[in-house]
Amino acid sequence: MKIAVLGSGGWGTALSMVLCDNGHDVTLWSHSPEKAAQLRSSRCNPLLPKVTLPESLRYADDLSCVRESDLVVLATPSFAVRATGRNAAPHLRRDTVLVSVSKGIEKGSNCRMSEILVQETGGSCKVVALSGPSHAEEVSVRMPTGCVAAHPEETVARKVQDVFMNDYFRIYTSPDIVGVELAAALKNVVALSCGVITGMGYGDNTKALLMTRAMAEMGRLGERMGGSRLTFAGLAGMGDLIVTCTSMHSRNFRAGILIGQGRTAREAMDEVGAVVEGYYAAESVCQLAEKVGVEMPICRCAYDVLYHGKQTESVVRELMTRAKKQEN
Ligand SMILES: NC(=O)c1ccc[n+]([C@@H]2O[C@H](COP(=O)([O-])OP(=O)(O)OC[C@H]3O[C@@H](n4cnc5c(N)ncnc54)[C@H](O)[C@@H]3O)[C@@H](O)[C@H]2O)c1
Ligand SMILES: O=P(O)(O)OC[C@H](O)CO
Repeated sequence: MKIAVLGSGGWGTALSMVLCDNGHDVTLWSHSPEKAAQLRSSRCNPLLPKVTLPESLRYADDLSCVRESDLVVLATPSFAVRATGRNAAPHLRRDTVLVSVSKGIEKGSNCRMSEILVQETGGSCKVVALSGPSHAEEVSVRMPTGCVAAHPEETVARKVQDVFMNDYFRIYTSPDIVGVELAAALKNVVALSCGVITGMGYGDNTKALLMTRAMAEMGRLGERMGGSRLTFAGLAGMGDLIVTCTSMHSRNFRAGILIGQGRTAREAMDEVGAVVEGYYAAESVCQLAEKVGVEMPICRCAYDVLYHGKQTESVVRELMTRAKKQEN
């Protein structure tokens, strides 16, 4: 199959390697000519220093590279998905399947990534969400990993399953694209929060409390917006929550630790030096929660810390002294 991967950060690069392993004809697009030239000449992405890029991988800096592609993977940070989709759209075939792997919610519109791509392609292409617990650093060295390909039409989700799946990258299908995409965006806000309490010096009890109660609020919002609670218990939900809240590979978790140690959100993101999606998602999540009338105290507190510089100690006290309630 002819495949274009748009976005040459850690994740776009790791997925290009999976697709090359699976025998596809893959082109990796970078948004700057310098980046494409660097990848082509060095066959190394500094974000994944342990791996050499496959000989068969091609590089591009022009979005006309999607022409004639059977499948196009959108792997830019979420803030760049609309512009990338819009600029690629005139070159796309109507039967090209788009695969969104970016984990976020658009600032302002609060759209999910697949909604953006449907809008930008005028609804002509099917858009599948691929998500799950998958650090690029581990996928690129072929560590066993599992993800979910979500689309309401089973045949479309299965097509993506067939393209990506191999003996180290296991793909399940799901009809619940709303749940999968919301889980992907929400877990980043929780991972940031988990980093904050870790940076403050709290231990495993506090982390387990935060993750479990955050899971409850993620499921509440997801269900109210049309997703299934079961999705939140699966790879795209609980799976990704575990991997992001417990790993030093996670940029969200690392940024949170720095904030918990006293840095501002801006200082933490600059120090991490890669996209920290949870920061952007926190604002949208609070707006969505308010709009649909769902209580999300943990995400609200994360927003207050990130956007209003609220003291982390007072936020923890606020959460721990909320009114008594039944668990479920
Ligand atoms: N890294 C992972 O392990 C991983 C795994 C699953 C999903 N994701 C998701 O994939 C998306 C991309 O993450 P990443 O880790 O590859 O990012 P990254 O931080 O490694 O790299 C971001 C890339 O985006 C490029 N970029 C910056 N501005 C751009 C623009 N305006 N248009 C296009 N590209 C631009 C940068 O040059 C850089 O190469 C995110 O939404 C992330 O949540 C990442
Ligand atoms: O590094 P993070 O925090 O963006 O997380 C990467 C992936 O989403 C993990 O599945």
